[in-house]
Amino acid sequence: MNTPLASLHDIEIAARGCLSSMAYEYVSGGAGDECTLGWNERDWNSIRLRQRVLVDVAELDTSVSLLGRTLSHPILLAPTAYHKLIHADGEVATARGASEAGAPMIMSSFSNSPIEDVARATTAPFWFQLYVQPDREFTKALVQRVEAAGCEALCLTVDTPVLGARYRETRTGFHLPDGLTRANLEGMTQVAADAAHRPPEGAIYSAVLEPRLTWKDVEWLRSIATVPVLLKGIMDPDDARLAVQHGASGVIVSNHGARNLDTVPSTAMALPHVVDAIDGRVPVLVDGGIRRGTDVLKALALGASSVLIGRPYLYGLAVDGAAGVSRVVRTLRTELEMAMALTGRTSVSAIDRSVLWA
Ligand SMILES: Cc1cc2nc3c(=O)[nH]c(=O)nc-3n(C[C@H](O)[C@H](O)[C@H](O)COP(=O)(O)O)c2cc1C
Ligand SMILES: CCCCC(=O)C(=O)O
Repeated sequence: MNTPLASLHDIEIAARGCLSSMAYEYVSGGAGDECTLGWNERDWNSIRLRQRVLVDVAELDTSVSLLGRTLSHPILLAPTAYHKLIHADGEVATARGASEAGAPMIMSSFSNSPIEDVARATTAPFWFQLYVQPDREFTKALVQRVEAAGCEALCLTVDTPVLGARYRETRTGFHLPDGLTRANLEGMTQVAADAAHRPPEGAIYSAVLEPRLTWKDVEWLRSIATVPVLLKGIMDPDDARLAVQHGASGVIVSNHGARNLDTVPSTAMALPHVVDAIDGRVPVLVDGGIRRGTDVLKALALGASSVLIGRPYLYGLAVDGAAGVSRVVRTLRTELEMAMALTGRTSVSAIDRSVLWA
């Protein structure tokens, strides 16, 4: 890289020049008028921090424990689809970058590389994001397959019975280019792995999303899975309580990167409400708009156990493959260390709501 890419924003700007307009609009876009897309970043910024001084911060510890594992820092890669749109090596490059930076990767159901190839490329723990398919027997076989590949947890995406109104995708005619498939869906009997990403105009149901998914399916999934099941896409405190009642091992506060229902609150706004409803019973993770180490600190202060990033690492992947992914995570981690030192917190367990300006 010739130009120094200091912050995640620099990498985002550089990525634009590396991606086709179809890929760039797909990654960067949100739903509707993109109100929530703006709020997701803005609301982290608008939370003020308390600067504290004269604390010995010569030793800092960013490690966290999550589902029985100790992680060197609390930054995970959120599941995102179709990495071969971004880089020729697709999810395999992402997995290498994630491993280099010690970040668990959550692999999307809709990856272009099969789970086994990704598993081989990674030395960090990896999880699998599940889009339950209308064909439940296929879904069950997929769960068994990803468990056999070594996945340590399942994130059941619960916020996407249908896609939202993503007009940037419509305007650029978003489609899976020839040769790219959803590699993990190969062999499904009812639907092809290269089925259209969006339904035809005027229709809302997709061949690869399940609009009939309900709380009963959470119990079904728990009954067939041998690894913990987390629910991704919880924004409402009532849903958070139901998640615990239905045996979820964790919840991810997420509005799907503002790609589904526009004008829902930012995740920064929803997080403390969900944390209060969960009341320490299971870990709460959060994603959406996290672009700075200070954002990570604020999420931890509001009660998140860890955070996920989506678009930023895709931009890193676009700019410099695996090295770009790991650079994004390392930059965020370094910024988190700076923020911890400057607020006088030497470990993640010392980060609580008192870090925030009331
Ligand atoms: C290009 C793209 C593809 C995504 N694909 C998936 C997916 O396959 N499954 C899923 O559960 N979430 C998906 N998401 C949502 C992310 O997991 C995550 O919730 C979101 O990107 C976090 O917000 P951020 O991009 O502002 O960090 C996708 C997001 C983007 C940007
Ligand atoms: C059909 C869903 C595609 C992946 C996804 O979740 C997204 O683009 O946000």
